[in-house]
Amino acid sequence: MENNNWINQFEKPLIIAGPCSAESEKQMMTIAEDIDKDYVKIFRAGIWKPRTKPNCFEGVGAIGLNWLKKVKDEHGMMIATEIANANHAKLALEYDVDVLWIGARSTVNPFTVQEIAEALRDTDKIVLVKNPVNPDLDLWIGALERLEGQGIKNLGAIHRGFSTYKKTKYRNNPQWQIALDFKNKLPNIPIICDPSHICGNREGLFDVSQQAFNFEYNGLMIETHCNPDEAWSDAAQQVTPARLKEILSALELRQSDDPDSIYKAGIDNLRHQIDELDSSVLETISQRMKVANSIGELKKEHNVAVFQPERWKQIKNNAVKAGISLGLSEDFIDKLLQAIHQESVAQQNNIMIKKEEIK
Ligand SMILES: O=C(O)C(=O)C[C@]1(C(=O)O)C=C[C@@H](O)C=C1
Repeated sequence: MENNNWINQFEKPLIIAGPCSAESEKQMMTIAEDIDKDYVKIFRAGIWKPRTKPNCFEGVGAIGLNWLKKVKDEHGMMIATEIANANHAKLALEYDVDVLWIGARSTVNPFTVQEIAEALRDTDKIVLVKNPVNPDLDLWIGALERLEGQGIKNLGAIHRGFSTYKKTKYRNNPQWQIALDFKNKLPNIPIICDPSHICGNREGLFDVSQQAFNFEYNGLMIETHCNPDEAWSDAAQQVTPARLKEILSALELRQSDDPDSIYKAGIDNLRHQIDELDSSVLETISQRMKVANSIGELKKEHNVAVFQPERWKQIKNNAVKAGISLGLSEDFIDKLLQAIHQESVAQQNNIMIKKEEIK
């Protein structure tokens, strides 16, 4: 997917900040005044707010676009808001909003995305797509393809985490691997992290932001309010402009590489070790599969079932104990063993099927 390199007009990293919701002209102007413009280049505010339950504050509506425009005119910042239908898109264009984002609840619906894409046809505004609420990489990429299909070139993505039924320490579980897969598949599309929606609270913002920089994200979008506790939406996750500056100034930016010769020599040596170890891990797994295949032959001769739940439980428990004492996480050992067992069962199953065919 092509990209116009719109991100290059900003110094690294791009910081987008502002209130979850526009509440009043005064609130917007106060926040815009207090935000440190050395860090923050784009001012955000929600005008139309998709809410889970009815009878909640659903945004001030189009009037808020005047306030956003005033921020742009008086503070020289670019402005951003969420659009959730074609009418929002048209209004945002009319008010010269520079950055439009499609929210997670809209990204899940291809009809909505298509409608928005058509309303924005050929725009040179920056259009960002938040990940869908459910962990579906294709849906996320599909939304960007719909926009690209309408001639929109200045595209980007926002990683805001994924919904889970079971409550975790996050409001929306980051599932970093999905965002990394996104980066791998669409390396030209800038990706911004939204730690506010991942965390759902102020306390986790620094760690999640740092993790995003560790993965070389292009920027952050952090909800910022002059009086967070009194905010009309998402009060728990908003920070003051002063706190925002503290967080931003403490973050360490990472670079893709370092030409420094000491770094180069060190990384080459360590990567060589990784290559050797990976090949011995594969060799060991292949030997294990050969043993599993012999077990498969033996089971076939004696008419014994492939899957052995008790033995499998014992193998996993032993591995978890051994792995933890070797400094590996339980979750990792679980996934690794699961994958090995799955392959072993599949290979044994093949052996049984093959012999059936010969008979
Ligand atoms: O012990 C066995 O019976 C095996 O076939 C080995 C193995 C394994 O690969 O771990 C495979 C299938 C069983 O469900 C249990 C364990």
